[in-house]
Amino acid sequence: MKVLVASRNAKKLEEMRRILAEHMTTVEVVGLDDVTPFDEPVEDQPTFEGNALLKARAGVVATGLPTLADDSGLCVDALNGMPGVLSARWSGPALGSKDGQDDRNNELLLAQLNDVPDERRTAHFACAVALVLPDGRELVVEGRMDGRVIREVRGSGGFGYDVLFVADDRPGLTTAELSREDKDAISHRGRALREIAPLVADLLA
Ligand SMILES: O=P(O)(O)OP(=O)(O)OP(=O)(O)OC[C@H]1O[C@@H](n2cnc3c(O)ncnc32)[C@H](O)[C@@H]1O
Ligand SMILES: [Mg+2]
Repeated sequence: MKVLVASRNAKKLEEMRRILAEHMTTVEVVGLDDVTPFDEPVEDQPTFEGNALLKARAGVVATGLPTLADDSGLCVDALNGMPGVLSARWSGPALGSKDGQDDRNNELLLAQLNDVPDERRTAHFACAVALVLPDGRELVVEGRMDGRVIREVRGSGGFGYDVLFVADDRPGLTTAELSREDKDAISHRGRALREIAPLVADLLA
């Protein structure tokens, strides 16, 4: 049985494929590049769950395949939970490369937190993963990773805000300095996908 994973973020998709491959051996994952292009929804919902459902429903309507979608972001306590659902486009709409946008987002976040002392730089990554089936059944699971935002970028792994985030579970290293496997072991996305993978396999069996 095939499942569409509806993400346009190549590095996120790579994480999703890797974690799913380990925990869902009976299901074949296909990406948006493997299906006929379709109009993808504007991510305008106030919650990660709402946006994950939008993306997964659009995948089912366009392809007829069971579809998984991830909506995620960094929630910074000193910014009242922002960037949150606006994480991907925090510094403005997408222009040029995804890496360029990540750099601009990180630069803006650092400037906004410049006067915030170390003890108040707490944050968490949040992730909602939605599964929508062609018969209309829907399921959403969530995961989170607690940590803090440091004062300068460090590391070259991961994507997005990983270069600025130190997880409480791995003090001293940014999540961009962890091995892939180690980030997956503690990440918001790893937690959510490990919870949903056996349910996907069961529902499609
Ligand atoms: O919507 P899709 O196509 O899946 O790709 P996207 O990058 O737009 O994904 P989101 O809308 O879910 O936005 C998530 C943003 O939150 C940030 N983010 C989420 N998970 C992250 C992680 O594991 N490490 C670093 N940044 C992350 C990063 O800036 C992402 O672009
Ligand atoms: Mg998006």
